[in-house]
Amino acid sequence: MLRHIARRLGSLHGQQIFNGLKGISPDQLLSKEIHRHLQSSLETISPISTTSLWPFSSQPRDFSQPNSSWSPEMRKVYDDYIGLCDTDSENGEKQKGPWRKLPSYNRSIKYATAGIHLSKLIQAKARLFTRNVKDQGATFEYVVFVNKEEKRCVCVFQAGHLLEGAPGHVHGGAIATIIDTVTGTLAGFLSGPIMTANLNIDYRSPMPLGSVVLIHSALDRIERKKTYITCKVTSTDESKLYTEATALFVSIGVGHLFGSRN
Ligand SMILES: CCCCCCCCCCCCCCCC(=O)SCCNC(=O)CCNC(=O)[C@H](O)C(C)(C)COP(=O)(O)OP(=O)(O)OC[C@H]1O[C@@H](n2cnc3c(N)ncnc32)[C@H](O)[C@@H]1OP(=O)(O)O
Repeated sequence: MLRHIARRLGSLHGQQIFNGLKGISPDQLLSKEIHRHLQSSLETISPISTTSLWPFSSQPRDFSQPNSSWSPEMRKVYDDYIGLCDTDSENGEKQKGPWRKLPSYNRSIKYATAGIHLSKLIQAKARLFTRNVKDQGATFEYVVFVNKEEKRCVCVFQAGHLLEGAPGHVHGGAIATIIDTVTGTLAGFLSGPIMTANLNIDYRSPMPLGSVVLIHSALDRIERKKTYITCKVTSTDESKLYTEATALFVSIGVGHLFGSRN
């Protein structure tokens, strides 16, 4: 079974992994392959198109594209940031912008890394927590823009009606989730595979359901395996502060997800 998967992974990447299997255990092989997937995804975070060996279509959906549940305010801020991303000029040349929109899938291993076989092997039913409700606008509507030069990102977040905590307001756990996601995305973008080690949150003002807010995350510092991120959640005009947070992410080897301490 593992050899079969290895052979398919090899052909997915145009490499004869299977031929080079002698002397390498399947565990080592998968670990190397997973590592490569994670590294490349976190460096580029872009969909990788490969020839699917699966007979059914598995076209990834980028959940961070505008949809009909987005309020005019959400759409306006999105458009403003898109205007700061790379654009095609009239003569067909690419003009570099300081910001880049990151895509967002509901199956990160499968779509962000093209790990179609790994995603089946690890957990076929797994879905990203923030992207697992089909009803558009009901939970987390968000899009992340990253500024590599300035080592920071901004997430435009619209909080849906299923995220209620205090009546009419967003649940603190939902706010923690989106902060973890955004700060984790930035840490992963800058440092490669990471896990959250510590998240400190100060809730400064209640956030009404349906609000559109900005989640500003910035690199504080990197010390050895530790990436420290700061975060502020504000209204879109930045006049109101909802939440502040700091987060620590620790770089992991891929074996960490399979119980290894290395
Ligand atoms: C996958 C494909 C992606 C594709 C694209 C995806 C796009 C979609 C993006 C979504 C983004 C979501 C982001 C959510 C990310 C999670 O929510 S992860 C889930 C929640 N986190 C966990 O479950 C982590 C559980 N904890 C652990 O696994 C381990 O404790 C940790 C955190 C990895 C640390 O491992 P460790 O072996 O203890 O680390 P160790 O090497 O001993 O320590 C390293 C350093 O960190 C320090 N440290 C460790 N823990 C702590 C702590 N809690 N406090 C302070 N310092 C600490 C140590 O003291 C040490 O410091 P120095 O000695 O270097 O000064």
